[in-house]
Amino acid sequence: MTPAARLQTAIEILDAIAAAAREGGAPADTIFAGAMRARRYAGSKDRRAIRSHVYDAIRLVRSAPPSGRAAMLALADRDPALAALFDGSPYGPAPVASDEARAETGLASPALIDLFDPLIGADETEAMLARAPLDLRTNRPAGTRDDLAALFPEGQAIAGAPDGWRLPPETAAVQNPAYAEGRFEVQDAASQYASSALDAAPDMAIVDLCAGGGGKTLAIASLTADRADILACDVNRARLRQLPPRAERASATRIATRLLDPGKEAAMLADWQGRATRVFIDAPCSGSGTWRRSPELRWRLTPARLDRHVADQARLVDIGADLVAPGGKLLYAVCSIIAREGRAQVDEFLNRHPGWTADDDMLPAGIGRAAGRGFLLTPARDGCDGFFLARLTAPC
Ligand SMILES: C[S@@+](CC[C@H](N)C(=O)[O-])C[C@H]1O[C@@H](n2cnc3c(N)ncnc32)[C@H](O)[C@@H]1O
Repeated sequence: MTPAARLQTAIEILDAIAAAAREGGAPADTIFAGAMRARRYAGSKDRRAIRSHVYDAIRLVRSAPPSGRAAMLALADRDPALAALFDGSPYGPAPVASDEARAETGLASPALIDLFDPLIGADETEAMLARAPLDLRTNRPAGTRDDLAALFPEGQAIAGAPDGWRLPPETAAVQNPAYAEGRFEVQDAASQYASSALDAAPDMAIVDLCAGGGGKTLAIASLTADRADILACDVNRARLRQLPPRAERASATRIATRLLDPGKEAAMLADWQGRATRVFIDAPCSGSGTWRRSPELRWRLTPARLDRHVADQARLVDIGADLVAPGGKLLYAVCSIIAREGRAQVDEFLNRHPGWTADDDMLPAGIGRAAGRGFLLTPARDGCDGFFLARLTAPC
């Protein structure tokens, strides 16, 4: 493909990604993979170049653009070599008209930035779109962090995460045989902090209410040396199905899974009411703390979708609270930096549940900032994904 044809292909893929973002369709990676399958004539160099145009444009443009071309023109304004490819050559983009619209650039719309936790300063926004490192977590039963240091000497320890080892972005760590042997997992430091903050220990009875594919469930199993019973739940069958093979690889033997029906979660967990020593709720959210990995998430966030997340979170935290044994703890986590999903959610929970208290000693020294009655982690301050965490203790 010519450089201009690659650029035109990137524009067409961006059209599809923007439409999917508006309509709640497939994620960008899925659309990109499908578009490449449909263009079998594209070689690996073409694919790399197209991918880089697409993701550079997504990072630059702050919300779903009116067209892929408007997004690419915004990128071309900053890159004369790219601008020169709008030359009207066969299969390439048409020349730029004098009055052509550009997509708006920046981190997010001012209305969305207004929703961030008030702790977040303007100096923190750049890191929210910078490339994320690749963080690994030692699987305790199968190894130590020293093993990771020997396997990947180019890495470094992660502050406050005793099992964490940080590598440069895009390191092909999972191709190392030690991954298939279950000696480590790929897991961002924020998820490691969240799992440790649950304060789980051997012999506890633990419910992971929104376990997904089990990233944090496995971290909790590792922290308890596989000596606690963990019930991993989710409403998404495809995600939950990933957990048993992952648990087997990690030699985690005490994780059971339970697929829940939306709206019937409490009834389907009736046997756990008031029995769990720990409940972990990694709630569905805007994902606004993970824009550095999935920048197109900010193209997807609408006021209506945010309202739905906030309502789901409140419902899930109430369902989770009913599972907690007297004196037990509930860890509420969202990979979000939006105050309504974080500190406000916890304030409202504590108003609805007299007798519950928020813990203030849940993170390692130097990690996170107190945000209301929970803690905020951000890429700029903590070097990890943006997260809000709160640990709540039930009355005895
Ligand atoms: C942030 S993800 C969890 C990620 C997971 N904990 C991990 O570490 O990989 C949120 C999960 O909540 C699940 N979810 C959404 N609504 C739910 C509900 N009503 N009950 C249980 N899980 C739900 C989603 O399917 C999704 O897997």
